[in-house]
Amino acid sequence: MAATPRSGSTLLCETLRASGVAGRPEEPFQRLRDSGLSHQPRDYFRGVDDPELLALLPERRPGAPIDADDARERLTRALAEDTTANGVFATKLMWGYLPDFLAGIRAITGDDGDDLATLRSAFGRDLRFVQVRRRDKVAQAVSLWRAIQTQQWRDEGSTRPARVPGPDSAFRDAAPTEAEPVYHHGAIAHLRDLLAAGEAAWTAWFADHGIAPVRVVVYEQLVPALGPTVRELLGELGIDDPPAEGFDRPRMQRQSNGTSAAWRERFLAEEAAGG
Ligand SMILES: Nc1ncnc2c1ncn2[C@@H]1O[C@H](COP(=O)(O)OS(=O)(=O)O)[C@@H](OP(=O)(O)O)[C@H]1O
Ligand SMILES: OC[C@H]1O[C@H](O[C@H]2O[C@H](CO)[C@@H](O)[C@H](O)[C@H]2O)[C@H](O)[C@@H](O)[C@@H]1O
Repeated sequence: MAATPRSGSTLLCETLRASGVAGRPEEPFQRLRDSGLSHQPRDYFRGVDDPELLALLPERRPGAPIDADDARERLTRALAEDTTANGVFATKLMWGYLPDFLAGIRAITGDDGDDLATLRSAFGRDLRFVQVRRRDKVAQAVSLWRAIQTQQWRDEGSTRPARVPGPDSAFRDAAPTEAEPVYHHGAIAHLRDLLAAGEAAWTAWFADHGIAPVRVVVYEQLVPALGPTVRELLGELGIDDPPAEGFDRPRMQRQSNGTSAAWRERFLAEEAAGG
């Protein structure tokens, strides 16, 4: 699954996972080469020097660089844990760390082929790509700006609090916070551009590698038609085992709220007025 942050990818991944026949798409490769950690708040703002914005974000922890042993161990574990009984393996990759993931694989294999060859050697099978995109880039950026500040990346409903994946997630690096997120026009503008660039980069990468994704899933179309979309996608992927009963009820809840909508409106009004 080729995604950018806050594109609705977890809703899609969790529904595919619940089918029981489409692998277990998690995000085990979400790590940056220099830190060995997933994106920290300031990683989204490289090159930004606005002190007022940076003051809203914690200092970056240095971590430790990924080495070949570590990359090999993580790949082996992902292949074992994220494959369903029918042999389907699935995973999610965000554009923002694809180069770091590929570098880790090349460190294991010594391979210097192109990106697609490197992915094939990592996963050892025919690859099918699904792209997830979200049309409303301002809403997507507002969602990301809120998640960066709160570290609340998912809401699984009343049975579990709004928080990130459980303790088995070795790639979980930051705890959710109760702090109220703060509106910042420059932050949202920067993230809007970053997300648009990431989505465009995936599209260009597919074209450069002669790949037609099996489907481009659009968030705004997925939400009102989750079951039918995922059923069609299973067919398009050539997975004809029957999915688990009731797999297509949404396991994730929408996180945006009135504040998100107000921030979106305020941002658009400020843009219209000249930023
Ligand atoms: N059931 C349901 N209905 C509608 N919207 C939903 C649902 N589940 C998740 N979401 C929304 O998906 C957004 C998170 O996207 P991702 O899962 O790609 O984010 S992440 O980067 O992987 O954390 C994030 O968007 P915002 O609501 O705008 O914050 C989630 O709320
Ligand atoms: O730790 C920061 C990162 O967290 C997000 O990813 C995590 O939450 C996602 C939504 O629940 C989940 O799909 C993913 O597997 C988790 O690792 C976010 O996607 C990252 O951009 C962020 O840096």
